Amino acid sequence: MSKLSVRDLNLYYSDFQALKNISLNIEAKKVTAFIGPSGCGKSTFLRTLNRMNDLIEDVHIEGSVYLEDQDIYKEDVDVVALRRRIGMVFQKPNPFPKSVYENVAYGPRRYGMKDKKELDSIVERSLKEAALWEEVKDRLNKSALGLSGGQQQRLCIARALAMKPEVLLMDEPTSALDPIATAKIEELIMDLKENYTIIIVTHSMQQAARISDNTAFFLMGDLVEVDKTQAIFTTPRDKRTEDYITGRFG
Ligand SMILES: Nc1ncnc2c1ncn2[C@@H]1O[C@H](COP(=O)(O)OP(=O)(O)OP(=O)(O)O)[C@@H](O)[C@H]1O
Repeated sequence: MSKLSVRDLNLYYSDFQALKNISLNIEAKKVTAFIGPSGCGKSTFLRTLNRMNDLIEDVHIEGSVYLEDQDIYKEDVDVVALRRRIGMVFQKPNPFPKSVYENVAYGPRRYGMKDKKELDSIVERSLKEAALWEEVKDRLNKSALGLSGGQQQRLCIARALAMKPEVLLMDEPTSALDPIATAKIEELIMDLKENYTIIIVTHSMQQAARISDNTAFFLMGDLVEVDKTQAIFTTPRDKRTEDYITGRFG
């Protein structure tokens, strides 16, 4: 089943076309990886999926993106509600300069949750889901900035999960982390797909091969090929995909 369906999407930064006629379905409760050389439009495309590009000046978008049966670019769409359903985790861990607890409680609080017991339980559930609870349960009131980089990134994932999203967009979530912290996040992503649809932009083909079910290969604003990850890495249909995965360019 498709969680997201993109049809004939074009995106322009002023008069530069960064995405060209993209059509693609994202399978529910799977991990989809976006790969491709620097500047091919992976992050731009990721941001179109929860309308983060709305925040950038001079962006013009054509085409449609459906979250199940709702066109997210229709005028009457509540963008704040949309971003609760489609959460995002960024390249560099970006916790707020607040306590571990307050980082996770921030979103629910902002949307009106006041009940302390309820907040405690959301914080615990989210930290457990992000595989961080055991490491921080005794320091919930300490600053999040004292955590290691990998812990900070899992905290950012917990912060996103606290909003009970359906989809998680991850833009190179491990590129600032060491191999051990990276392995933990990769394991976490594979666990999370039981309940969430996950899309990850990655520069690492090994990472895409390890953790994703489906892979989409982008090149200069085009979606060249999308398929099961195994097919992309063993029997790509397009010569350009083959050249990229065998390291002939990029
Ligand atoms: N805010 C912006 N204004 C103008 N052009 C932009 C903007 N953001 C990205 N671009 C351009 O759009 C193209 C796609 O960029 P994007 O960051 O989406 O690529 P990417 O594949 O994610 O690259 P990387 O892997 O290096 O992060 C690039 O040519 C980039 O210079």
